[in-house]
Amino acid sequence: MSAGIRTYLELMRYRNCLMAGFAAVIGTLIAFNILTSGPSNSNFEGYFPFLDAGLVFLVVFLVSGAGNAINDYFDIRIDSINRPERPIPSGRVQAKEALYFSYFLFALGTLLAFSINYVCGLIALFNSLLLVLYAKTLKGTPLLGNLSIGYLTGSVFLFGASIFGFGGIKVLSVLFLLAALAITAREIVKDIEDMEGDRREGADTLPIRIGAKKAGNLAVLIGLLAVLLSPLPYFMSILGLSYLYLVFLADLGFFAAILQLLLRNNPTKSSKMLKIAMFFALIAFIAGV
Ligand SMILES: CC(C)=CCC/C(C)=C/CC/C(C)=C/CC/C(C)=C/COC[C@H](O)COP(=O)(O)O
Ligand SMILES: CC(C)=CCC/C(C)=C/CC/C(C)=C/CC/C(C)=C/COP(=O)(O)OP(=O)(O)O
Ligand SMILES: [Mg+2]
Repeated sequence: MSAGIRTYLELMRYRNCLMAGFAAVIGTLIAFNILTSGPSNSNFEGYFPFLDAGLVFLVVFLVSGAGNAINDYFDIRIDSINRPERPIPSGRVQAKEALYFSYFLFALGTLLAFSINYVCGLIALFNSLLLVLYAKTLKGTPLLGNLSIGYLTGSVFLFGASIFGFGGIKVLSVLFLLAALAITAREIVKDIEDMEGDRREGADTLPIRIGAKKAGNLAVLIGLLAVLLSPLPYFMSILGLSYLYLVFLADLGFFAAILQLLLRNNPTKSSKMLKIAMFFALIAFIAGV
């Protein structure tokens, strides 16, 4: 792979984009399973829509990549303190190149989403605008910025289900809620991790506003709520028993991350552990189909 392509994939943070894309397809799979099974009054029949599922993956990959690239464009000064190795502060990508690249990815992703159906198109358009707004202003609005990323990441499940219109979205709203809570908690932990550079740049984040301790306690509360609600998809008959067993492992990971924050005061490790726990939760979602 040429160094250029590798650098642009790094700018997109392609691993996160892959995870988000797969999560969206899991959303498609779960919605398909529910809408095609059950009593004779099921309102959707047919084969799994492989082509649309592929497009769902691609759109989420592209829009997530665009969101990360534009985020790095606006964060160049802060990242030169907090993350100097990233493509823009390290000088491997020009800031303007990153900006035009993100516009291109947003446009391509949104056009492809409209080619699936108008519900997908509208979600992709709204999310793209929100990602630009986040990078420009919302990031500097304590809690609202964190909640925006919680919504955006949770929405990948709704997006995957929206292949089947609004019916699919309703079915998957509980997965949206779990992911949105878990991601919001992690975003607060990431803000605690970044406090030093953020403070030097005069950024206004939740831990800077109310202190690391209180922000950490709020992250713990939101994370615990996600864990507490995690059996819901089983009890709502959205996912099977295998989900319940496996999500228990993910929940243990969430607990370990919480302890890392509360007892060891280590937000960096806690944020990494939260990401691993989320990966396990995604596996639990697949296993439960
Ligand atoms: C309790 C329970 C069952 C929770 C559900 C957790 C779950 C399945 C969450 C979904 C995770 C998901 C779809 C992740 C996609 C990857 C992604 C885009 C994450 C958001 O990242 C934003 C972040 O600021 C980037 O962080 P970093 O990688 O540290 O730079
Ligand atoms: C459903 C569709 C079509 C799209 C969803 C797209 C997704 C998953 C968006 C959520 C995740 C994402 C890609 C966010 C981008 C912005 C962001 C928070 C990047 C992380 O940047 P950092 O620089 O690590 O953190 P800051 O928030 O402090 O800048
Ligand atoms: Mg940033």
